[in-house]
Amino acid sequence: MLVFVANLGSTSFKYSLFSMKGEAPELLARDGYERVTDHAEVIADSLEKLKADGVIQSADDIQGVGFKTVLGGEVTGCIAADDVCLKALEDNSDLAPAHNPPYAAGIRGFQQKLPNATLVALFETAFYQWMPARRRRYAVPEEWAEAGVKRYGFHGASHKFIAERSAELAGYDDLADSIRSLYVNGPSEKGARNFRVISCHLGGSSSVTAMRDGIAQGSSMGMSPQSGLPQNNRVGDLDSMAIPLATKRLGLSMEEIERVLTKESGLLGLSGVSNDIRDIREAAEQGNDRAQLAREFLAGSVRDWVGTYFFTLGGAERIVFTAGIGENDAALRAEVLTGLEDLGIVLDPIKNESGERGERKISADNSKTEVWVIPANEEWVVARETRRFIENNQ
Ligand SMILES: Nc1ncnc2c1ncn2[C@@H]1O[C@H](COP(=O)(O)OP(=O)(O)O)[C@@H](O)[C@H]1O
Ligand SMILES: CC(=O)OP(=O)(O)O
Ligand SMILES: [Mg+2]
Repeated sequence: MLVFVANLGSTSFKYSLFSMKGEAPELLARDGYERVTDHAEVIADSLEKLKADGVIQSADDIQGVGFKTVLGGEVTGCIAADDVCLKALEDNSDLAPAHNPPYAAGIRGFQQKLPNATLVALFETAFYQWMPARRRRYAVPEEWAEAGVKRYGFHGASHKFIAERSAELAGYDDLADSIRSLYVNGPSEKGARNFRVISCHLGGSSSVTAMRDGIAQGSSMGMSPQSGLPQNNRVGDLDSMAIPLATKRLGLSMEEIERVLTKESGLLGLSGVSNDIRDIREAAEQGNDRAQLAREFLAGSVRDWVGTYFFTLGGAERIVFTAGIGENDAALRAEVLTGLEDLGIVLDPIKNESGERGERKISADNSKTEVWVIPANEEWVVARETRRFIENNQ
């Protein structure tokens, strides 16, 4: 069985093709596009490239397509990417405008291009269904919560992979197995050992998640991927009274406010330079104060969330950095974790800055909490659930 996984990020399109013959997915091809504005174009291009490279003879070789869908409200879990799924995505598009419309368009595109394939959606929110009840709430009246004003949490596939992989790297095979089967069996006592991981997914969208034995205990993202850390061009956390203020003092309409908060804020709004941390870093190095502030804001916010979750969990065995910024920006990682020796968190500056790629430990040998960089592998999680869905629905 060949499974294509479509990861339509807020700034990127990444895809992987897996052969699902054995227990573990075998990666046949993996590629991506950065700074994407037209997702339909790059999807079509990716299929052509797989043919040109001889990985597939025809698009019909692909039996399953897995989507890492983002916000469906109460529609979550691993489901058919069908009309119900499309409606849930479209009903929530105003809450996730950078994510839901490209996924809806992507699913429709694949429905046409690959009419014989089974399309499957694994919602990012699925991972958070076992979060403690209070962490799934805001302090709003019940009617608001019922209308959807609640904390869902996002980047579930990425953080789940970090939990699985961290357990494997620690040699806790039973625990890794339980986490891999989480969407089938739910939380399990098998392999339980109070293994605490704080995962920092820092990319076009960024979030920090606290996990105990692979079960999410909290997410910096809440009702929408608009919350928590500053995002590439989205605001992150904001005092709710800023919205009435913007209408009254700035004379903005709700439409204008939505545009500013979803397209002109975050790292772009802070820096005035770019939504990409590489450009911001370059500007900061040339003395641009706003760019410097944007970097400090991101690093400081990650540090705040890591600190919160260190207390929530009562310590941590692992702190992990992943995704575009987390994997590549050593200076930012150092800023997040500097001066924490008293808490038993000690980065090794040489390992941190080595420029090495791939999975690596970057803490000093005397660090009580191990710090790792683990490349994001959301596609792997989506591929496995897609196969399971197809096998269970044959
Ligand atoms: N080599 C790099 N060095 C520093 N930052 C990088 C590098 N590559 C990518 N990034 C950052 O990561 C972001 C993309 O992260 P990614 O996780 O791929 O995003 P998405 O949210 O689109 O899935 C870019 O916008 C950029 O800020
Ligand atoms: C929330 C989410 O999945 O974000 P992104 O794809 O932009 O990383
Ligand atoms: Mg992403």
